[in-house]
Amino acid sequence: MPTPLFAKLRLRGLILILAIASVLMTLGNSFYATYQIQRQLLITNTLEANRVYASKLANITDVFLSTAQSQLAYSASQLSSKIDKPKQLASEINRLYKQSAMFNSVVVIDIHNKILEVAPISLPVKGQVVAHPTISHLDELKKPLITKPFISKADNYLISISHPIFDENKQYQGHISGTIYLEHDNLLNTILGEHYYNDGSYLYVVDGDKTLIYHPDPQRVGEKVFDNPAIDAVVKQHSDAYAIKNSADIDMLAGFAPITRAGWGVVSQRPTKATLTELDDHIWQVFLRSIPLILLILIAIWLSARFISKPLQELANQARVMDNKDSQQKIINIHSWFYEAAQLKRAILKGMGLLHDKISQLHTDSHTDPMTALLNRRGLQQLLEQYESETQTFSVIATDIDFFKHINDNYGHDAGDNVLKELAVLMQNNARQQDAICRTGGEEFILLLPSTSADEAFIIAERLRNQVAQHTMPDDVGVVHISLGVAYWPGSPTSISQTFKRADQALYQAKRQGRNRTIAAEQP
Ligand SMILES: Nc1nc2c(ncn2[C@@H]2O[C@H](COP(=O)(O)OP(=O)(O)OP(=O)(O)O)[C@@H](O)[C@H]2O)c(=O)[nH]1
Repeated sequence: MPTPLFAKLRLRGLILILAIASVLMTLGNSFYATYQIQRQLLITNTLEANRVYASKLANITDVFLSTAQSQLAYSASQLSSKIDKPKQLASEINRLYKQSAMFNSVVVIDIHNKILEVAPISLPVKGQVVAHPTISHLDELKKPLITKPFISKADNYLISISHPIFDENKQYQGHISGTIYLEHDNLLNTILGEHYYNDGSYLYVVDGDKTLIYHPDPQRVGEKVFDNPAIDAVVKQHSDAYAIKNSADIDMLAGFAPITRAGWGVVSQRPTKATLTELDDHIWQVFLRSIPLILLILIAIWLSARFISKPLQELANQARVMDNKDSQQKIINIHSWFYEAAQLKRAILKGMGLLHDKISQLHTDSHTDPMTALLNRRGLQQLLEQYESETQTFSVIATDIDFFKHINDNYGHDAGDNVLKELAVLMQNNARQQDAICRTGGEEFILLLPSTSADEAFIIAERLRNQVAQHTMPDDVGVVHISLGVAYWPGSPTSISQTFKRADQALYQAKRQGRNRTIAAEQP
């Protein structure tokens, strides 16, 4: 019958598979859990860092705007009642333009929206009337104002920070306005742009209409951004941090904070991938560093699997070749150090013992006469083969009960059996340890006397005959006699069968000569 596939699996292999699978699964699980926890932590920290950073930039920008407004307010106070004095106007706005370095240009505009003075002077807008595109009512200019982005007469995309100018009677005379060109270098751009990193992190500023007024990519300044949850929230003046997708569909971790003074918002963001790349490297480093320990664990598992499976494997190997002569000793020598192996070993040895007993019982039965417990013909044959192979000389005494038929006839078959048993006992008592006694037929017996000459055998035969003649048989049978024929086997060249024939002939001679006697066969 073919062995099932699974039956070929060894315990050691199974233990190894189980243990290695457990170790790998545990390790995999640990790495996965660590990765997930670290990932979440990193994302949370990055979001918070971006929010704090956006908040800081928003504050700085707020301070910048506040300072710009203060500077304009100061200039406006200096120009009170001097709106019609061009020299003083020009002097003050030049001072402001150069000293503050906050603005790309500074202008003074009267109540008719006419530009009275401009700094730098190179700007060709003096005397022009400007209709302010982001102002719905001129009254808005009567108070400090930060405009929405717009394109100026000189074709610059800018925001304007203005402050009204009043005369001594608090009459509105016009306003002073500092502009910040959104697509040019200026102090605001420097403040925001200095924080541009190489790992893909960047920040941008939107106004209240979700229009980009600062972006590291100048091309995008002026672009209106839709469907961005961070921008949606920051224009509502919220400060928070979200994981979002940017306009290029890249996952970003964005923190944002409002610039309340202007209604703008700062968004600082870092690509999620850039954040997690560090973690991937980190986990990979942890894995590489744990390889030696993992290898040690695997070696330990392999040795343990060997150690645990060894007794069972050895028992299985021996059980497979149990017909081997040394099997029993080899099984005894197996070190069964744990309970199951010890019990298995005990059971195998017990089974082997029982088997040996049974086999030896069968061997004995097949070589023994059941009634007398003497050797039968097969037993005799085996012994003779041994003597022949060892060239063991011996004498043979062929024995037969005289007139045994009469005993059966007169006392019954059972009494006859008892006579046979009694005679077997007499023969055993009369024999030496090395002698063999066989019952070869009904009332026929053979005695084999190793290393015994014909003369000695004759004496032994006679002694037996006399003992039998003096013995009283049971069941009222009384005295019986036996006749005996003796022959000697001197080893080769005479055959054993010839020797037996001569012993038989001597026995028949004894019968013919009147029974109850011993005849020694002539030596050939
Ligand atoms: N009780 C009993 N009788 C047996 C057994 N085997 C053989 N016999 C009997 O032994 C008798 C042998 O008789 P014979 O061969 O004529 O020999 P004998 O009567 O002993 O005569 P001689 O050998 O010439 O002296 C027979 O009657 C067999 O039936 C046995 O196991 N038990």
